[in-house]
Amino acid sequence: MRLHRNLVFTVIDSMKLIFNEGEYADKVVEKALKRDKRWGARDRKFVAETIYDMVRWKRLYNEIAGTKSHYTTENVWKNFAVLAVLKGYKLPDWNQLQGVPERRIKGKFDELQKERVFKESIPDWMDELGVKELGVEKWTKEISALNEQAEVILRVNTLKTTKLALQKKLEDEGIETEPIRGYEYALKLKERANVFTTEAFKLGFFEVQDASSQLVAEYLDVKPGMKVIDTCAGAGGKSLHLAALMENKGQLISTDIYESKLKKLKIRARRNGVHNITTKVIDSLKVMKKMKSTADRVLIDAPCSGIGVLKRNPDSKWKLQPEFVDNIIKTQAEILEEYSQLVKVGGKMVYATCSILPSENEKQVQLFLNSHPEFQLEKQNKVSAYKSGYDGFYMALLERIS
Ligand SMILES: C[S@@+](CC[C@H](N)C(=O)[O-])C[C@H]1O[C@@H](n2cnc3c(N)ncnc32)[C@H](O)[C@@H]1O
Repeated sequence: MRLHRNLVFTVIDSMKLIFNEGEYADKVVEKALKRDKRWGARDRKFVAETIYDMVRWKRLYNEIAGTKSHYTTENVWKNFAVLAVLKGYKLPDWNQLQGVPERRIKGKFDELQKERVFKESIPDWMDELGVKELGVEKWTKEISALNEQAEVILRVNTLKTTKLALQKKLEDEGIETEPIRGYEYALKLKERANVFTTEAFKLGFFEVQDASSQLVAEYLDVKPGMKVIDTCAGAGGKSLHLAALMENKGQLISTDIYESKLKKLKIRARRNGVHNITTKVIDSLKVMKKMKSTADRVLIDAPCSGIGVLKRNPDSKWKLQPEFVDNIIKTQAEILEEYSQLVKVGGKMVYATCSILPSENEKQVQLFLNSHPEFQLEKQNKVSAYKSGYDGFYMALLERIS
């Protein structure tokens, strides 16, 4: 493949935004793709995938290029040269790519395959944590799967359309999709495309949501007419799905500690044709206290390390800190303790994370159950990234029995 100057320069500039300005990779990709309206599907694919790969393989490329963590323009180019050689791109005659040591790069790459921290391009602390939590064999498989490119998955909004009708509509707009067995509401894009500019999106026919994440709302076993509280609703990915499963009937209360996220939720709810959501910012203890023992269903989509979604957010490998993981585990326990009180007797609760670490998942739930005999575990699903091919997730369904 021939490298195009404006595409590569977009990638180089994007790396500086991610590593020097601390911007999120997915937002930077979004911005980068808007840079030139004339780019076709292949150009867009190159830009998005190359930015993600440069972030994902940062440690490996640093080691091969000898750039360590210094992210100067010169070093970004050196890392790009490593990527270009490893992907077999024909190196153009540009100043920045003069004298690239192709054979040395390939040799060093082979040599580093023996060490997991380089092979999988992860910080030492994360590797140690993964091994401690999952054991070497499982962790090795998980981290390898989490380094693959994430596919674009849509969730059909059944309040407005059907899966078949959406597929047809997108096809008319030049986007080919296919269903995924075992995921009732999911369509997978055959090729990366900007779905947000489609008429189908503007009409609220779908949301972009990973296949594993789509399992969470279904797990809560909601019915039309119920009172449901989505406690950590954020911008509402799961709330919108819950509303669709409730067929817009009943009461869905979406809460979060950030008003800005709930504002986004409201905009999305309008586009989705959702009418049964009310949002509440948790700005005092009173907000939740008032709803104690009133809910048929409670979703706790807890804040977590996000280790299960590294595919989608490869920059987390470099931004996440071990202390954050320790602290978030404490927060999860507090959240479980507090929000479980919203469930009425006979009601149910789902505790979910986008992590694959037992400390955030089954161990967290077990600790909760040890001190809460009024709850019992109905089922749990530990969604492995390598077995599912999608994000790593965890969900547990608990019933309040007394
Ligand atoms: C995993 S994200 C939620 C994603 C969201 N449910 C979705 O499907 O798009 C976790 C959310 O918990 C929120 N959060 C963090 N601490 C919280 C707390 N103490 N109470 C309620 N929400 C909290 C965060 O702001 C974040 O939006």
